[in-house]
Amino acid sequence: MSSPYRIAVFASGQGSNFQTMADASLSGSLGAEVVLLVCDKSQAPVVERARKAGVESYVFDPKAYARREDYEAEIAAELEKRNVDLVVLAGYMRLLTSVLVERYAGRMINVHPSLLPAFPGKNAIGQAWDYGVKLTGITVHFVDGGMDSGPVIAQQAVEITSEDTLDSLESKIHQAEQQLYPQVVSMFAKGLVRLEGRQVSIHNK
Ligand SMILES: Nc1nc2c(c(=O)[nH]1)N[C@@H](CN(C=O)c1ccc(C(=O)N[C@@H](CCC(=O)O)C(=O)O)cc1)CN2
Ligand SMILES: NCC(=O)N[C@@H]1O[C@H](COP(=O)([O-])[O-])[C@@H](O)[C@H]1O
Repeated sequence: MSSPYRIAVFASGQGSNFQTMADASLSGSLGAEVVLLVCDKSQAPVVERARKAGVESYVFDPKAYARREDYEAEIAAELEKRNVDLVVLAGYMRLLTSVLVERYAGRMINVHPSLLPAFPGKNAIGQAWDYGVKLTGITVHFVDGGMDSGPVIAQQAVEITSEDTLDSLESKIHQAEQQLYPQVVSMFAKGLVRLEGRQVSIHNK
């Protein structure tokens, strides 16, 4: 019996994507174990979600460090300790440096609430709303040294209709994330994702 595929989730906020991963892990549908939550905000609701889910948290204060690289070195040690196979960013609102990006090249993914390369960075949903696009969506991508610039793994479109408000759009985006992101993690756990240059392919076995 092979040991379960081990993932660490990085989050900074509400934690709805973390919750989805933890629930899917518990039900067995994820095919992976969430072994650690990494969070940069001690009061973030995601920390309480992890406690209730029985998932260990590593919470740190970026202001306590002179450089990003310093806290990332400590995070890297925590990940190594737990033999993490995949780093899953889910609303983690800090730019990662080469300390973690290079160490987890090809094993670090992020979900972004737009159809990249449109609307990178923060407040992507608000950017799409303000621009007035009729179609937006979500992107799951590999994390590289740039901001939201890594190879695209999967995308899902979300239509903006005349009945929508910013709130209803945010809700549709979050629903799409909670459906797609665990599916992508499950594909990694099964070894189905291949990366060649910027081309990502999903294989059946
Ligand atoms: N090297 C990378 N790091 C991160 C990526 C990435 O693609 N490459 N994705 C982001 C997630 N993200 C949007 O998807 C994002 C995260 C953080 C920021 C940002 O400007 N953060 C500020 C601090 C903001 C704060 O204090 O709340 C910063 O890091 O100085 C924009 C977009 C995760 N990291
Ligand atoms: N630029 C990164 C970014 O905007 N990420 C977004 O933060 C939200 C986190 O929600 P959650 O804390 O409820 O999972 C998610 O919508 C995710 O796409």
